[in-house]
Amino acid sequence: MAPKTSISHVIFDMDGLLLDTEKFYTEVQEIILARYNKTFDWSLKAKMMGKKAIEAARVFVEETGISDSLSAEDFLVEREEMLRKLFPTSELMPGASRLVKHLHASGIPICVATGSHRRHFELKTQRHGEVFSLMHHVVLGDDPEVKQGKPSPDIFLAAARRFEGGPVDSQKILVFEDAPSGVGAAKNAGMYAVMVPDPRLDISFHEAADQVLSSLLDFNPNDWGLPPFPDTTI
Ligand SMILES: O=P(O)(O)OC[C@H](O)CO
Ligand SMILES: [Mg+2]
Repeated sequence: MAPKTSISHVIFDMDGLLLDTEKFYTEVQEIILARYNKTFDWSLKAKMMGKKAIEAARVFVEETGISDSLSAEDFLVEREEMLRKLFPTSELMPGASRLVKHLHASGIPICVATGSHRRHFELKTQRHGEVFSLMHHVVLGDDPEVKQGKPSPDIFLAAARRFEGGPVDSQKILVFEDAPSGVGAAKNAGMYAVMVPDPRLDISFHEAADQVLSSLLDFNPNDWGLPPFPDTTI
């Protein structure tokens, strides 16, 4: 059950939360692993998602036992060619546009904090300027202030500092995340976390979140002291 609290600022994760891009990583990683007669599963996916590219790459080659044949760096080079073609086709997740537009229209400052680096961010968001232009700022995985990727709190603390009048008190910030590492990062930063996990993710990963939803469409701003959607006002 979610705590009834008063949130003043919101931080959105991007991959798998605002954008349906996690499927691209999964697809490409399945192809690469098949070459080694191995299968990519959701326990490995859970360890990789949300992290910076090189951190996720190290997990991938080490956990699958292929690091002697494929280095993390070479894995990234190989993955890149396929991802570059897929990212421009990225679609918004259900409810993402409605929620972002509602919070922005209600005067709630919002931003994005993604493990994605600049080049990938540009490819993924090129068709979604309408939603991403509403963000006060975007913090990327290759930002100099993000020393370590999620679950380190670095990225969310940097995001809190960059709001107008920042740093914003962590207790007033609500983070939307899909990944275990991202929920961990939000909690390590002292913020509240709403998790919208892929249904294939093991439910043991739900525990750390303050609220778990099947879809952004199910979010009730009232749970967090945020302005209700216009169509739910009496
Ligand atoms: O989930 P994000 O937006 O932090 O992105 C992280 C990686 O790029 C993909 O898992
Ligand atoms: Mg994510």
